[in-house]
Amino acid sequence: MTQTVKLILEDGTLIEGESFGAYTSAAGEVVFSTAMTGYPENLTDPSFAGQILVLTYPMVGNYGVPGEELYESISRIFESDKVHVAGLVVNYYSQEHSHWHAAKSLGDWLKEYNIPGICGVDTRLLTKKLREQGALLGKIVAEEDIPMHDPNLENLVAQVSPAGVQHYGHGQHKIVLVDCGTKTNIIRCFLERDVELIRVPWDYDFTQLDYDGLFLSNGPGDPKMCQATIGHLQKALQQDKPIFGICLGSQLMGLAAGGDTFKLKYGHRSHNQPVKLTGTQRSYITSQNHGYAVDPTTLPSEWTMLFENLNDGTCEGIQHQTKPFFSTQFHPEAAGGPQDTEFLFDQFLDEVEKYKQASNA
Ligand SMILES: NC(=O)CC[C@H](N)C(=O)O
Repeated sequence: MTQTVKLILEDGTLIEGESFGAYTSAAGEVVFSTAMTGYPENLTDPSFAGQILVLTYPMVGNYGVPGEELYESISRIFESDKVHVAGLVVNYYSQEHSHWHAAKSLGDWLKEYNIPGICGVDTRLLTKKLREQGALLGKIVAEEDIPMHDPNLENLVAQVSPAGVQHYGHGQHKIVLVDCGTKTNIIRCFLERDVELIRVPWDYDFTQLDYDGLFLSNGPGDPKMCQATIGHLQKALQQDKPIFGICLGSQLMGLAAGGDTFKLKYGHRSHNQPVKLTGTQRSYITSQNHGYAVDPTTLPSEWTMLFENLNDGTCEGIQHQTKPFFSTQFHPEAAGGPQDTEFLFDQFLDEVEKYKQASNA
């Protein structure tokens, strides 16, 4: 039996569709992704917390959802241990799925986490609206109407960050990972290299720890909500130990350095965002999921833009002119999306090795 649900936007737009996943109401910020595949990764990316995700690819669900497998006590498959989106909007939801690795349907998976899906929506029209007006608040309404809710007014990072410290791996380089909502592929990328990882909560005072390099993860919401992390990071910027940040981590680095961030009109969410490495003609196709960006004109003079988005010219990463501190607004760990920039993990660990040699000399 099909059940009708509504998608209502803050500008008064009302779209009727069919329910799949949980038959329940949910409110959040409505954003779109033009990625053509990768919904198991997207939906479990903690950076989507509080957001109702519109997928522009016209048929969704046909490869189901893979079964869980563990690797070093973290998921081998998913980007965290739960579905983080507040709701899902698609055009055609494929009731049937077929894939060698599928364990369940997308609809059943959403039901497990009580997340509503709405299908039968003209996602092209909806995306045009979001591109013209910018990201809008919205709600999926089943039986019960609920108020609109702006997730960016909350500290979402505090909600998705772990409660305690965890250790992984036995490699040579001791890296502190500040977990503001990390994707597990970042952990996998480190563990495939020569690393011992100390994963700490977003507000943990890591400056007390003994480590060789600092990593700042991705995460949901407005980076300015993470004042505790910014405070600790300011201390780390006084030292010379290498620092690498991805996405929210890049924004936190910019804020700690004294720069500013701003909200993009509708963000970058896809697997084909072109970025150019500053000072070269070299470009990369990258995986992205962000709604905020660093304003490079606000950075102090010892900082420069490392990558630039070739679609809209916005900042896709920053670097310190003399110290081994750099960041990317895009996702070198991909999952999903192209892995062309994964070499940045190697560059970071090269900096860590150089720093260790210099300090032992
Ligand atoms: N993926 C991320 O880390 C996103 C960072 C931040 N929440 C933004 O939307 O810009």
